[in-house]
Amino acid sequence: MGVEPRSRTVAEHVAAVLGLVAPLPAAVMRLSELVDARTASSDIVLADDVRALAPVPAFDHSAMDGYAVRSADLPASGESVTLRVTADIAAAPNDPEPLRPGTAARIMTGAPLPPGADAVVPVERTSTGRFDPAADTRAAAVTLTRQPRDHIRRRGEDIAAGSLLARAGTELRAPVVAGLAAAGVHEVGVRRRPRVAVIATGSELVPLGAPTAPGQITDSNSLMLAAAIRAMGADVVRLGPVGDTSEALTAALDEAVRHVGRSGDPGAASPSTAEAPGPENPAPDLIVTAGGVSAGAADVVRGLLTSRPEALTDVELAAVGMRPGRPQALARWRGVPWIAVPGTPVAAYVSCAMFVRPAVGRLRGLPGPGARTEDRPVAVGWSSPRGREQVVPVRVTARGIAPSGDGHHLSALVAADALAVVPADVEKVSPGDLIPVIPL
Ligand SMILES: Nc1nc2c(c(=O)[nH]1)N[C@H]1C(S)=C(S)[C@@H](COP(=O)(O)OP(=O)(O)OC[C@H]3O[C@@H](n4cnc5c(N)ncnc54)[C@H](O)[C@@H]3O)O[C@H]1N2
Ligand code: MOO
Repeated sequence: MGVEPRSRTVAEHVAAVLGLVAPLPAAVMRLSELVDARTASSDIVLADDVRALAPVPAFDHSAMDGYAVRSADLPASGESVTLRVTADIAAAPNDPEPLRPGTAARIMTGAPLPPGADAVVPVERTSTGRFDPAADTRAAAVTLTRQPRDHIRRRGEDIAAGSLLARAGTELRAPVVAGLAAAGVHEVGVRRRPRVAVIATGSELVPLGAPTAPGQITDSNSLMLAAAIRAMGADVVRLGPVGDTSEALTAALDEAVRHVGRSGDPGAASPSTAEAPGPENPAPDLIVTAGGVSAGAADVVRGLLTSRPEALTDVELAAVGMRPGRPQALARWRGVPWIAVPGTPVAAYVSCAMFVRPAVGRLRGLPGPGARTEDRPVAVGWSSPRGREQVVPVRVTARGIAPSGDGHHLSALVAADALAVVPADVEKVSPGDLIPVIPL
């Protein structure tokens, strides 16, 4: 598009972002390696639907420590009966003999049910009272009564072999890992963590810890964005801050493309292991820059995007109907998708939540674009600009949401639990209104 930014809605810009990125290629990995890697397995996303290879439970077993019986031996009237105890079945490698009529078998929780048994009577409901691990309390006979429940867990009652266990796009969270392992799934097709390069721009910026001369400030955006993007399940490398010249920005973009992360193990990639470029060290999947996108004389990102160097394709300058975060841009640098967000810290964060998150989600192969919102009642109202979606840092309390400070101040963001997203046609947010929020 041309040099003038194109006005568009938040949804239109999200759609453009999603058009810029595609899901990463999938690789088959061992579940144990994914879990034992240094990074959270929940950052890894299943690339395919996964079906159970084995049933859960694997065999009919007892849900209680007690006695396995044939219920036909127990009077339906509820009277007690005394049975001979003929076996002792532990939760251990075991292939129990069939239970003969008129007998009972001591059985422990998780132990296979002997053929013929169709109920387990918990030990505390029998004449034994309890099994004492310290003393041999094995009785030759036990007196017990019919119970309302059979206390048996049947083969496949939890997860049937062949059943759909998890859909493509599922994050490998702890319960999913357990389900896969229990159902005999050792290897899964997964997408690795995306690699994202974050570059802060601005001649006024110095890295954290460096002394500031008059007119200089510490770069906080690259740290904020790196933390936010890593929490989305990506690996992040920070570069810069870079000064407001096309040469400096070009050099940083080229460095980002050459020098980010490692490929291969989706669980192991780490920015601390960034190595020399090469086949083991390919380009990032996404570049995010902050700053320099508005109308200033030195707005370096906008300058570079409008000067159209050869490395640049698919340039889109946008004026998004959102406050904060109106000036935005998208492009590819040497083919790598590039999201440029404004430099004002609250605008940078809001842009990250609204536009970088869907991009990272799509790279990871997550279903459904955009941030997950939930409606919350408003406790303390505020006003909103007409014609622009307003994104407001809010505290979430039992009474509802309330602004956590001046929406342009970083301190409001620091104190926020969520971002409220006020629709463009709303001018006044009043107590009791329901407003969608993105939890932080
Ligand atoms: N004439 C106009 N001026 C501005 C417009 C406009 O439409 N016309 N838009 C305003 C809006 S809205 C925003 S948002 C900002 C965005 O500007 P940039 O993306 O060009 O950001 P910068 O100018 O580089 O910085 C803005 C502000 O944020 C501070 N900053 C920048 N980077 C960092 C960082 N890494 N860490 C901490 N703080 C940072 C910077 O010092 C500035 O104070 O433009 C308005 N102007
Ligand atoms: O849109 Mo700017 O991003 O208001 O702060």
